[in-house]
Amino acid sequence: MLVSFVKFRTIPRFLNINKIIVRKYNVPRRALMYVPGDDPKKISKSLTLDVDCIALDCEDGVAVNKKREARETIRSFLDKGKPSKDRDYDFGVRINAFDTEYWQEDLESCLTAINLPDTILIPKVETADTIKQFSEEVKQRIKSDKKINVIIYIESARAFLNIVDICKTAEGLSKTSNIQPVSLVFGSDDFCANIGATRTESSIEILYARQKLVLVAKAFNLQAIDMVYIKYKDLEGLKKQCEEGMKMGYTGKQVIHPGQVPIVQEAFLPSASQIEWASGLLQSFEKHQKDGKGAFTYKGSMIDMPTMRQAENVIKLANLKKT
Ligand SMILES: CC(=O)SCCNC(=O)CCNC(=O)[C@H](O)C(C)(C)COP(=O)(O)OP(=O)(O)OC[C@H]1O[C@@H](n2cnc3c(N)ncnc32)[C@H](O)[C@@H]1OP(=O)(O)O
Ligand SMILES: O=CC(=O)O
Ligand SMILES: [Mg+2]
Repeated sequence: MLVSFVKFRTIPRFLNINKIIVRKYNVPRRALMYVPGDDPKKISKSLTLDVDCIALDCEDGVAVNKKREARETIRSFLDKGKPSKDRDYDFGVRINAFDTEYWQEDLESCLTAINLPDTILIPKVETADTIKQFSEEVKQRIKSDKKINVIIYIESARAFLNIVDICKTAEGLSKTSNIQPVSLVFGSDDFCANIGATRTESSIEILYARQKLVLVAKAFNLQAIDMVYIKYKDLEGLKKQCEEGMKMGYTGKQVIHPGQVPIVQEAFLPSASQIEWASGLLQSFEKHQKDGKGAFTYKGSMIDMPTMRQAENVIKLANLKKT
């Protein structure tokens, strides 16, 4: 009820929102679900789920001796075409990393399919050169001006040192080539392996990197996709980690099992009380702007433009909820 009210409540026009910050969150990726590419049964199952984003995996979810099988299975699903569901979803392929012998064949296979994937996910990006190389490969194979979405994985110390350069390059190439960067993924498990950290309950070992990724993603208008929760049977723990990530500014989370999807997709929607807070704040903001007041008090807190923008983000997310 509250959500449908919000749906029709647009952001005040007089704020000229185009001149403020408009993030490209129109394709939600609250749950980014991995499906091992060599497992047609799991791929078929994923197509029956209400999930924002499917990532057919050629990389770490596939054994080394199954790389070819994964590539060929994914190709056959792409050739058949993306099945339609009740609502649109992202249908992507995670290729192997650029320091392996597999990525070129992975890319060739999906870019020459009868139907292109919506998105290519590139793991273990460490320098801007990978993005340049990727863009060249895409240019050689896609002759039209069709854009292919790109999700960039940041999962090593070196990648974090180069993260701004990587994003700047991707942003630049989005203006001159067929690639459209859409999200950054925090690859926490590879990151820990790379820096020699041990996972702890408090997650202290990944705190800095987890925060840095959000910061950079937002600076480049990209979605920020949080770490995977590998104890997939522990749904309480998953919920807690989702809430933590959302509070940090993450827009979605990697998932590995169908049972995780509803928890994650629900968690990355604002709660009823957040929606109520944001909706009331926007109404109050509009009134105070008309009265010429830039700052005012709402529910005991000082409100001005930055808080209004946070409220807008809440409402945009709330509108993703199916009514
Ligand atoms: C750090 C990273 O890079 S994470 C990404 C790499 N890792 C992955 O991709 C792992 C993906 N996940 C999986 O492979 C599996 O979920 C596993 C191995 C963890 C557990 O698999 P299972 O033992 O089959 O789990 P379970 O029996 O609970 O599965 C229940 C159902 O969901 C299906 N299922 C499980 N995981 C997936 C998945 N990722 N995608 C689609 N369907 C799935 C199963 O096939 C089964 O289907 P059915 O009921 O029709 O028979
Ligand atoms: O790819 C994901 C990770 O955590 O590593
Ligand atoms: Mg990884």
